[in-house]
Amino acid sequence: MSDKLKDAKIIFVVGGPGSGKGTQCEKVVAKYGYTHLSSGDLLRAEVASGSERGKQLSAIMQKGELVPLDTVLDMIKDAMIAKADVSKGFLIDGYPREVKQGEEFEKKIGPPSLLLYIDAKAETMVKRLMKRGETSGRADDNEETIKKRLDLYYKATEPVIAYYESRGIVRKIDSEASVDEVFSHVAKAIDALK
Ligand SMILES: Nc1ccn([C@@H]2O[C@H](COP(=O)(O)OP(=O)(O)OP(=O)(O)O)[C@@H](O)[C@H]2O)c(=O)n1
Ligand SMILES: Nc1nc2c(ncn2[C@@H]2O[C@H](COP(=O)(O)OP(=O)(O)O)[C@@H](O)[C@H]2O)c(=O)[nH]1
Ligand SMILES: [Mg+2]
Repeated sequence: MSDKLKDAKIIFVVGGPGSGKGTQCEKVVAKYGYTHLSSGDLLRAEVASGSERGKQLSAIMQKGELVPLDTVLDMIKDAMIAKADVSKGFLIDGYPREVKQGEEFEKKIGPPSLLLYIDAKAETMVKRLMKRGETSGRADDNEETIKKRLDLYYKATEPVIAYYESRGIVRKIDSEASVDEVFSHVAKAIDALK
């Protein structure tokens, strides 16, 4: 476990693609001053840098597959260490994507105190992503890749929720309502932490 991060408050934000994780995280940042780290955004920044590693990542993301665990975890850890002295807490958005990612995170960084499970129907997620794709410029917001991301979510990521449920830290948030309505439930879950 990392020394600098040993007392960090950690919240995992897990949910399908397009469920509204990023939207809710922004609102948490505004209200609570937590640090938002989206693993997808970290990866996209690497792609945008044009580095050799970015090129490899880009090909994997375009297919809707998972990039190697160590790559994502190292990026998250570096970003956390950079903010450790000033951060009130960390929102880890879009990670863990599979149980193994959660286990490795805990070995290298530490345990989460809460897992926010942002839940929306597959139909809703597809609709939101297709809409987002009109303006996001994301290479993976297209029908074919969305389908693969959804399949992988149900296969690999849903088991993550069951894994942490047994530890009693999962709060399931229904993300079908309006953004503000959803946030009222997110805020309740975070308030209960203190
Ligand atoms: N821990 C992670 C996070 C992301 N990715 C890769 O980055 C892509 C985009 O991730 P992310 O932005 O988190 O996408 P989604 O959750 O699918 O969508 P959203 O931005 O809508 O949350 C994933 O499909 C995957 O290829 C990954 O491999 N491992
Ligand atoms: N109607 C509705 N739309 C939402 C809600 N949350 C997010 N969206 C929209 O759904 C899309 C995906 O949201 P985003 O936060 O990027 O989801 P993520 O993929 O889980 O990070 C965005 O275009 C949002 O505007 C919500 O609670 N209600
Ligand atoms: Mg997102």
